[in-house]
Amino acid sequence: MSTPAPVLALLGGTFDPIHYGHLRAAWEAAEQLDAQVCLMPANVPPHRPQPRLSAEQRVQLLELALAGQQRLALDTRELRRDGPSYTVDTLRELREEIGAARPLVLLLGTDAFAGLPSWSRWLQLFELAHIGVMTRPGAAPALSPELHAQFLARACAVDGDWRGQGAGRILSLDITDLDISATGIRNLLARGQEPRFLLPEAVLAQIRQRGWYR
Ligand SMILES: Nc1ncnc2c1ncn2[C@@H]1O[C@H](COP(=O)(O)OP(=O)(O)OP(=O)(O)O)[C@@H](O)[C@H]1O
Ligand SMILES: O=C(O)c1ccc[n+]([C@@H]2O[C@H](COP(=O)([O-])O)[C@@H](O)[C@H]2O)c1
Repeated sequence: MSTPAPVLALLGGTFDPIHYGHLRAAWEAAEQLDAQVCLMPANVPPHRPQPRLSAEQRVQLLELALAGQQRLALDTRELRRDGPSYTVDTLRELREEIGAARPLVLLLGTDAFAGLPSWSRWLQLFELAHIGVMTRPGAAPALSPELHAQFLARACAVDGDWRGQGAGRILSLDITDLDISATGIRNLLARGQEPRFLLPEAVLAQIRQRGWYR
């Protein structure tokens, strides 16, 4: 029997800036799924005010945060496209590279998952990837009836049989609660306070040296 292709997982985000909530969630997802996880910054994030830092600045911070380990990688493919970074376009491009069979998991926090029906061509996402829903502190937002129906039809245990398929299942991932958000970090910096221990020291040092988010 041939060895199954390794699982690839993607955590897309604005990462304005990257923080320990992202990093720990990505790490635990990598362990639970036995996957390589790529952090993928959006160039022009759809559905939200545009980031304070440019894509290049956010990538600099991601590189500092990811230094010294191999399991979490950086995927900058969305920075090569102009216009809104629609995830469905990104997954289609990635599928052309990796083929239809390799299990691909799109990781989303519970907040992002609840917003899925507002995403561009959202039902096509299930043809392109599994969705890994990561717990995030705070009340879990209610799911719309259409998303709830998809959840019921597609839910699969993490130790279930999803690895035999490239896409289409919804996996629930229990992640250590870290109540950290990029908004909270930006607010602290804007008030002249230090968001120490909420993000890697090298990331904070770079933000302070450049005077970002003041
Ligand atoms: N603390 C956290 N725990 C689990 N998942 C998280 C956490 N922070 C962010 N995520 C998830 O990471 C992805 C990217 O998040 P994003 O870059 O928007 O960070 P954020 O902290 O939510 O930013 P902002 O406060 O600017 O909205 C989303 O799917 C989000 O749900
Ligand atoms: O494709 C879409 O329509 C879409 C709408 C909203 C968000 N996304 C993606 O979801 C990821 C998390 O977004 P955000 O805004 O929470 O940082 C990021 O990769 C975005 O590009 C994608």
